[in-house]
Amino acid sequence: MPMPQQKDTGYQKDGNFIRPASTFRDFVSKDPASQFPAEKGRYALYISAGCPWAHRTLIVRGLKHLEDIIELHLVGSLKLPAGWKFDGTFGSSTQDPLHPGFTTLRQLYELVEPGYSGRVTVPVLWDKKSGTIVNNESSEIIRMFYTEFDDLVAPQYREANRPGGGLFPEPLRSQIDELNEWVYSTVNNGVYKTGFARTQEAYEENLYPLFESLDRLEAILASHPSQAFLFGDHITEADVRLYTTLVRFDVGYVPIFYCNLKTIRHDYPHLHLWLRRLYWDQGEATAGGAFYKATEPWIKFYGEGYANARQAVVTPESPLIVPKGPAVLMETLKGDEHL
Ligand SMILES: N[C@@H](CCC(=O)N[C@@H](CS)C(=O)NCC(=O)O)C(=O)O
Repeated sequence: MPMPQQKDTGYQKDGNFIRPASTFRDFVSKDPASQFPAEKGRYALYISAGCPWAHRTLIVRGLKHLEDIIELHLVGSLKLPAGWKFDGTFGSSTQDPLHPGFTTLRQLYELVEPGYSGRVTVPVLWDKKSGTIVNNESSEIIRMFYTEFDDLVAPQYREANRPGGGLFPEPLRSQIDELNEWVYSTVNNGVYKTGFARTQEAYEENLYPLFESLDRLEAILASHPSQAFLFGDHITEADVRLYTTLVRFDVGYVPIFYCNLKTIRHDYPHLHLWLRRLYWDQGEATAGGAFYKATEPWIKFYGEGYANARQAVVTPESPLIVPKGPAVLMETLKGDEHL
């Protein structure tokens, strides 16, 4: 069947969603002689609270007690082609607090690179002193946050002194990297590849591997039920990276991205418990509720964000995508349930 004419959003090939690589890849360092040395008040984090990649950085900023060290600025809604706006929505101000008069994040990117032609994405780690973007890749920003600001926080919050050796402990690094790789491709980005697919084939090619990976993650947690987290008794990077996708799953990806074979709350008891523990915990392990504080004010808006995003990508000209779920079309009567 010939593909109907579809508007190119710069993200697709043959109906498949392709996420472009991030552009700014410098690092903050604890070395005072480096280009971007860790200093209190020098760096600002720009995020959208709805974005799962940015959400990682907000959680780790909380887990590492960096609230007084790295300031936070929220953008509002994503309106294409202008991109992220400071428009007073979702907790944002009506202009960039650091650059009065700027009403879009694109203006910040263009300040650094006039005529910037790449994607304008969140999160952004901004250096106020040299007036530039240090990094806009969440997986790298969170790794800087683990260690590079440690000389500025209380000794008990430093990675070396954290129970379990911190968020990315040396002995677990290769295992965490290995898990991150398949979780990124089939789960974190897998939900986008499923939801932004513009052909039925691309949708199904990503839907099934997504649920195979959720089954695999469920089995990991089921294999050590007395340990709360993916790598045992302590929260690691792997938990943070999975959390931001799973907390959006039932409210956004199931109904809007058609990731609807199963739900977390109904079909994955171990993942559901893991998710609720992270969300509700207010104790030391979560620095007094870092997951809750970074999620609760915005969870009610996730649906709206994804509905807008999908409509911009899967346009009315796109072929019809037929959702495949739920996996079980009618559940049987259980136990003493009867007419
Ligand atoms: N690889 C990046 C991805 C960031 C990303 O794609 N952010 C989305 C929001 S969830 C964005 O800003 N999209 C705007 C656009 O592409 O125009 C990261 O992990 O930091």
